[in-house]
Amino acid sequence: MSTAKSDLLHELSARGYIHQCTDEAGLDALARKEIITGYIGFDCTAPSLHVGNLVSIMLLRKLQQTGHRPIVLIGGGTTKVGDPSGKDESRKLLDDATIASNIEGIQRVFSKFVTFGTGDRDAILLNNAEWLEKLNYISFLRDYGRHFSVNRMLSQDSVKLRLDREQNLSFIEFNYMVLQAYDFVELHRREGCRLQMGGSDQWGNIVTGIELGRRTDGVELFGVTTPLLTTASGAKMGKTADGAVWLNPDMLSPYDYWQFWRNAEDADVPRFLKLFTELPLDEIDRLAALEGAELNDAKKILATEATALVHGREAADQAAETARATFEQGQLASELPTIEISQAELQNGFGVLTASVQAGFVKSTGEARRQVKGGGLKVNDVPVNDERQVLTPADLTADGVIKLSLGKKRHALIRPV
Ligand SMILES: Nc1ncnc2c1ncn2[C@@H]1O[C@H](COP(=O)(O)OP(=O)(O)OP(=O)(O)O)[C@@H](O)[C@H]1O
Ligand SMILES: N[C@@H](Cc1ccc(O)cc1)C(=O)O
Repeated sequence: MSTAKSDLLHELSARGYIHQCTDEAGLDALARKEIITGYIGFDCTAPSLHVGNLVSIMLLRKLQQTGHRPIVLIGGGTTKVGDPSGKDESRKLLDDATIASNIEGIQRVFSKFVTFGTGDRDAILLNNAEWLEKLNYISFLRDYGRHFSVNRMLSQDSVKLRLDREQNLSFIEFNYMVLQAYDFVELHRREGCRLQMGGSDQWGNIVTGIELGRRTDGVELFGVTTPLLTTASGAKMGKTADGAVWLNPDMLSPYDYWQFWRNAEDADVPRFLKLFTELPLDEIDRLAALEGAELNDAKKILATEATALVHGREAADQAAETARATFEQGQLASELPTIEISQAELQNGFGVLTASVQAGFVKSTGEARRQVKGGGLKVNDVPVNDERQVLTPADLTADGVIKLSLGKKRHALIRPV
């Protein structure tokens, strides 16, 4: 939105964060008048958030950087219900212990992006279990349920798509949007929260909350959604053939995280630089104009800047250096993922298929076998052409390790201990 006057909307639109906004002019005016408290909810369906969620996390950061106050809402209550938005099938219901441990894992990442505290613009973290678990069914239906029109609920994408495709939507899932709508009203009452943001699949839930606020409390609330990012080839961002690109280092090493960005498709580089780094826009324009081999430099900058935000500058520089040493000098950098096996296993011959499963290249030996057939697996840079090949002490390099690679970009070291 080129006409934006507030820092908030100017920054968000210039960097490509806005997909839809319920009332851009109204939000722009509010942002110029006061400190806006805005929230994003994150359900705890996995032990870590992933790169797809990063667009939303960056939004909270931008909100704070432009002088406003972010609320990170952990969906301890809503996770028990399961959001049908954008999902073809019901989520598996998680038990309390899994939710508690997922909350543990998810919370950690936010302090890298926003500053928490008690000041006017400091972020706070809340968990909706605090109020949702206390709701009384009958009084909730009477006080809030009466404001929801089932006719309208049926027209929301999250519901409609399932009905149109004749896929089951359980009653518990049908309630999800009611609870998320209530969260918005509750956060307005508790914290003066006027803005909810989220991925574009959250639009229906956000608008439902805005309507509920107007009906119950006569307040004007706002909503902003981000584009749901797909890569240039159409895949939902954050997923790879091997699974999600996790933000927690215990689930994906900073080196592999760096590699994910380094392997971005050419057409994605300008957009990713705007969304996932904090380089100035004119610098990004310069990088985006690079072509051919020079574009690889832009990808390395993207990888290092994006990794620095999540894992810190030191880990990012180290990942960049490891990649340089591995790819540009052919050295075996000690930072590559390393699998330790016993001396005895190596003496007896350690199967290459098992090694590639343990290295995390593939999920099963069957998949490893297919990679061998396709010529993708290498030992010390030499393609493996027999699936029965075993690693022995004769394969150890001068560094005392064996280098196992899948394709050009995935490497691991096997070290006998
Ligand atoms: N690629 C993406 N681009 C932008 N936002 C995303 C992306 N992936 C996920 N999100 C946001 O993160 C929120 C939570 O992610 P959600 O659990 O729906 O995705 P997910 O973990 O990728 O799940 P699934 O793979 O089961 O669809 C989503 O509602 C969405 O707003
Ligand atoms: N429904 C959101 C999470 C969420 C939970 C509670 C809220 O109040 C807002 C958002 C998601 O699936 O990603």
